[in-house]
Amino acid sequence: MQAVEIKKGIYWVGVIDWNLRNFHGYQTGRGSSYNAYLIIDEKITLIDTAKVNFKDEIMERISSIIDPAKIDYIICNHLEQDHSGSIPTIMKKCPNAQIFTCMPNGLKNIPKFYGDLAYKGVKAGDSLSIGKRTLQFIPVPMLHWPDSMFTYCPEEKILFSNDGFGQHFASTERFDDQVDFSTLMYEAKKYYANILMLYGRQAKTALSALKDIDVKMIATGHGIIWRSHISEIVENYRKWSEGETSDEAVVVYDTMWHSTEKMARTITEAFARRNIPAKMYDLKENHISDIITEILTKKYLAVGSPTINNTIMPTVASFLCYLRGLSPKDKNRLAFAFGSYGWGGQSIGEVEDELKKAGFTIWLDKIRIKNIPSKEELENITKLILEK
Ligand SMILES: Cc1cc2nc3c(=O)[nH]c(=O)nc-3n(C[C@H](O)[C@H](O)[C@H](O)COP(=O)(O)O)c2cc1C
Repeated sequence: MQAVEIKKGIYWVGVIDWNLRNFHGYQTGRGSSYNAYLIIDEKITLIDTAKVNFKDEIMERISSIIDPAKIDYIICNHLEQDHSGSIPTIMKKCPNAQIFTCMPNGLKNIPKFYGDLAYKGVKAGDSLSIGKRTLQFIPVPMLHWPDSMFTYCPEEKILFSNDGFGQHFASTERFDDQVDFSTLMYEAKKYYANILMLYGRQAKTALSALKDIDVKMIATGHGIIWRSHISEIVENYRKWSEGETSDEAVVVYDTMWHSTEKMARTITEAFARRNIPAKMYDLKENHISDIITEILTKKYLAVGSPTINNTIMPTVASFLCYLRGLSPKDKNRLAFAFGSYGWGGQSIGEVEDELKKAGFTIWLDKIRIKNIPSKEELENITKLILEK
């Protein structure tokens, strides 16, 4: 396991998690990486670490450059265990190293993770000289936990961004100009949608902090390092954090006997007839983390559930729970509920209530059809959408 030099004297010493397919419910079809960076200067500095189950791999990569006992400083940009989990293993080799974490939340919480070690809190505007280079700390609270921060090296113009601008993307290549661009940007979008969509305000604040610094490389905590497409990823973060949507629709549903599915097809076709491109997703066949990625940039959402046992289908309930958590609560997003039922038909109203709780504006009153939809009932749905 070798380190990869990303700039003279600065090495990627991270871990590639080829087989990761589920990251707390987010389906990670392309695996991931936990990126750590070693800076060789008067003070040898490690920026972030890796999940504890990969502690041997990170130690090997560090050892390919220096004896880990020589590490002076460890910067913990984020406490979550995928970035900090190998701290105890590394600290056993370099017990005198100092760990830097964001104030107040990193400093307050890190002992609960790793016990009594040499921690030092840093805040906005603080900087640390490591020899020829300086590290400046930029707190970015809630991007993605209260302790999250960026670390910027002005001499190298590198931003160590941790979760910001990251992607779950396993690759032996380290840079954005070495991998397929559209795949990379899709994974960056999927990451933003599934991890950061609810923190648009905080993402905007983080972007404004970057306006005053010159960044030539964004060394992320997951996936690929940005060096050739920095303006594109920063522009997309601006759009995503401001909730920019296109006039497109996402139709999400589950069905037991295809009645709700017939409604979903009719709705999808009706959108298309209104020149609103639409995509339809059966929750049995599609993962909620892929659907949420579509929803991030689309203005319209229709959600359908038949009634089962006086309520919503569990797949739809799970999707709505995920949506409510991640939703940026942006009133410009438009939604409606639909579904088939046999007698009570409670599910459709419940879906509508959940869409309201997720912050959507109800665009059409809920559409309820008893049993199998007739031709006339389906035509009425089309009319409703075309005439709205
Ligand atoms: C297991 C089961 C439970 C159901 N429970 C209810 C119910 O509590 N209330 C109701 O209105 N309809 C209930 N129904 C009827 C369905 O909602 C109805 O058949 C509907 O048309 C199914 O739509 P679908 O074809 O999209 O699955 C139930 C159906 C099944 C199979």
